[in-house]
Amino acid sequence: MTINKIEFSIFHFSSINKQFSFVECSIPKDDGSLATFVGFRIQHDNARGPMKGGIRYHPEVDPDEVNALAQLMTWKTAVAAIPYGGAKGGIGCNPRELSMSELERLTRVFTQKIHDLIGIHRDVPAPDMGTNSQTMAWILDEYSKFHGHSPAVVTGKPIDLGGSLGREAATGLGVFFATEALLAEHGKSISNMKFAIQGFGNVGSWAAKFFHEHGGKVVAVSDITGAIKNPNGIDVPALLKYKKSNKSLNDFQGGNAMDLNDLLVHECDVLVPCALGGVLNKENAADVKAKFIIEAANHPTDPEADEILSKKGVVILPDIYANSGGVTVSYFEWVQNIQGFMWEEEKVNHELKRYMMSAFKDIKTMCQTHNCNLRMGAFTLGVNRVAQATLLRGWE
Ligand SMILES: NC(=O)C1=CN([C@@H]2O[C@H](COP(=O)(O)OP(=O)(O)OC[C@H]3O[C@@H](n4cnc5c(N)ncnc54)[C@H](OP(=O)(O)O)[C@@H]3O)[C@@H](O)[C@H]2O)C=CC1
Ligand SMILES: O=C(O)CCC(=O)C(=O)O
Repeated sequence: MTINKIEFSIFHFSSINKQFSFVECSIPKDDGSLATFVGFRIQHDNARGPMKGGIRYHPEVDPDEVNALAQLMTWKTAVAAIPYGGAKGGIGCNPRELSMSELERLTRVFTQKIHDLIGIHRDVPAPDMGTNSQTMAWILDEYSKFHGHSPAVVTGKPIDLGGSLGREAATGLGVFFATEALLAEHGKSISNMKFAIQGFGNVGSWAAKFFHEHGGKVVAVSDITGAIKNPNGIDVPALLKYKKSNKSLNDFQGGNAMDLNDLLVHECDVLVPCALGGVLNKENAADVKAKFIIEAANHPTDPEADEILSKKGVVILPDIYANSGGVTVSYFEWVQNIQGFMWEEEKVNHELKRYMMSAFKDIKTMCQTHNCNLRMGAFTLGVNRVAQATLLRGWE
């Protein structure tokens, strides 16, 4: 494939250890027309190590959102006790409307613009919404043209290019371990609990699979095309197969269709948002039926909803812990690439469980020490660890 090198502009501004980069990415579309997209990489903090965070392809990606997500990564890597800082990136585009070859050209042009900003010991991207292991393979290939073969420059790669066994499932598996730990604190288990899951992409589909395999009843699921419900529990393996071949949940026979927006207020014990940010807000928070919310998505609950839900007694497991399984296994992938020694999947999953349990214990200790909820406990833990590294470096 020929990649047309097209003129570009790049704009950076930075504070002490923070850098915002906006790049213009122009590509020829399959029909010969030219399309221009804006890409971002926002690096928030590197006190604890190289910056780390996903790259999102979504029409609503904007600098404020990417900045907020980059900050979340700083606290998340600290809560997970992995030696990274935080960053996030994205391109304002609708990946559903681009062909594979257009996505490849866009990813390669974006990489040409940011290759000097990322690096094995500087900033290590990974998949997020709208991107996947194929996107990482293109970034790796393009980056390697400038810097030589560098598998550790991205994580979430295909296994054949140095990806880690278990990374694909890791965020969903981490969500499962986190939910198990939280429910155990409340004298409950996954078995027979009713789950409603918003989003059936990487995170949502794996989380649903693990809940189902452990006896949980997945009573409602949605994707961007629609939502389905079944009070007796959806046959998750059948739904996974259906979604793979139809790219949509619509017309799945093992449940009844329902309005997309009703998923979040559907009757269930555990609500698991696995799609966009800000979906729980003052418009719907009072109507949420779940007793537990597991923030598998980043920032699904806005501050007003957080207050309403807390007053209702809903227990919220915060994103910077609940979805940290993905970045934790990304860390294992990076370690394997640097060591040049690949782990077995059993070891990856065993270590993931150990890290998730250890972080949960540390958050609970913070909650007890400061008499606060899980979100405040997790943020206090993360911010303290970053502050300590910042002080030790002599930056403050
Ligand atoms: N991937 C990872 O390792 C990690 C992801 N996260 C977070 O998890 C969330 C999901 O990411 P990921 O699974 O990777 O992304 P994917 O792109 O794989 O999946 C996103 C899912 O959300 C669905 N969706 C989009 N808009 C809506 C909507 N309005 N209503 C219902 N469903 C919707 C999509 O539908 P459709 O399938 O029809 O496109 C898709 O099923 C994001 O917030 C991300 O930041 C956090 C940590 C790590
Ligand atoms: O795996 C990673 O490095 C980053 C994952 C991510 O973007 C996230 O946790 O939000």
